[in-house]
Amino acid sequence: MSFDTEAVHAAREDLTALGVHVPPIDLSTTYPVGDVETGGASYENLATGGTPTPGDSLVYQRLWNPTVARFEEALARLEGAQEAVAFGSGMAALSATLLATVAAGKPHVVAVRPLYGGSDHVLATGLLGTRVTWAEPDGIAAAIESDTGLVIVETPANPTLDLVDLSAVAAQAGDVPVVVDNTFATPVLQRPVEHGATIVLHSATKFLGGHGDIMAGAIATTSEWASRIRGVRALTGGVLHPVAAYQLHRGLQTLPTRVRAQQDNAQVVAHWLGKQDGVTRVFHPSIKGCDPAGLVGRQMSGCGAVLAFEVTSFEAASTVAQSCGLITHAVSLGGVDSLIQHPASLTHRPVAPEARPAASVLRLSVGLEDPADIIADLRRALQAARDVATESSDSRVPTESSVSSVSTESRERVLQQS
Ligand code: MET
Repeated sequence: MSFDTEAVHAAREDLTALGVHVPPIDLSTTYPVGDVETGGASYENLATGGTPTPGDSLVYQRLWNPTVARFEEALARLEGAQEAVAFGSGMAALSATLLATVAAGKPHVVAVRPLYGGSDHVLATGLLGTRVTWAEPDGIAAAIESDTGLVIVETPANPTLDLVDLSAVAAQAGDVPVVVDNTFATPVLQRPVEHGATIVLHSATKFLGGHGDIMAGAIATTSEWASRIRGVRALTGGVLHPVAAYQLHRGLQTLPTRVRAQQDNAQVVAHWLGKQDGVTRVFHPSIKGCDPAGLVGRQMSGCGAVLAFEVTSFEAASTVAQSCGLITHAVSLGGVDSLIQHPASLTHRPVAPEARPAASVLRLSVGLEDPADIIADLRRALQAARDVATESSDSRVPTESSVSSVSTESRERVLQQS
């Protein structure tokens, strides 16, 4: 069955037999256990990461929920993985994975930067008992130690869309499982399992949900890892709410269409940005030089809908972000509406200075709006940044009248546009 058909139908095959057209939402927090002995056996099975066998009570929502399980099954199929495990956020999904390797006595992690700032932060602090070695993609093998439990990469990476060759990473990692954050690409554009990854991580808040109204995370992986990670989830409680799982499962139906349409828009915007005064660099796999290893077409079927761009200074970047109107100035990405944010101040604020994105870089998640409208908004914002730059260079010239007139005019323009 094709990917697009799976997206619409996966984990819905039993609905007609149930006499319904959309999945039921099971909101039970607890489940009748029948007799004490079988209830206890069900508890034992689920609390240690098992899946319910026929006749099992589901015991408690923290251990298992059928609505969540439906979304998990659908996502696993789209990722080409054996199973998936869903969480209340992407960070909860990453945390459970890290705790699972710590619990297995392998707390050392080799990670390639850039990663999402929150992922970088949790690794850098060692908060969950891991120890990290940062490596370049070709230095992974050399960084592996006897207690290395995971190799972690993100491709395309947040925020500058750096691409990592997953087959090369898997070859370097050898027996060590590779975790790939696939949030930016989604399984529509990239299925890391096909390139040697063992664990695929998602912030499902982004493209999978797609509408900015669900906070969620997910892991797609082997049955063995899924069981270990479910065991951690059962114990630590980072579960996904069943209503959010329902919304995510629905979101998967339009995921291929949304991602491809947003990607088309992103390509138009990326190429337009590349020609603008005051934009010194554009980061998007469709831009010359951004895919040196030729991974688009080999590892990814497209370039994705997130891009980043560099302007002339921090002041210019902050003016652009604050001057956008149609495009919301906010973190997050992957929704149907465009968002812009300044990674060094927000998503990547906790990253060590040497690895933090430059202060002149902005990240833009391109939505489903008409690209002409997105471009018009960016054009106004870039003009506002140029006006501010002119104003501050003019303010160094001591001609009182010219300074005050330029400054008032441009300030008014910025205010009108914000
Ligand atoms: N992962 C989100 C992003 O990259 C989260 C934001 S920072 C709190 O935008």
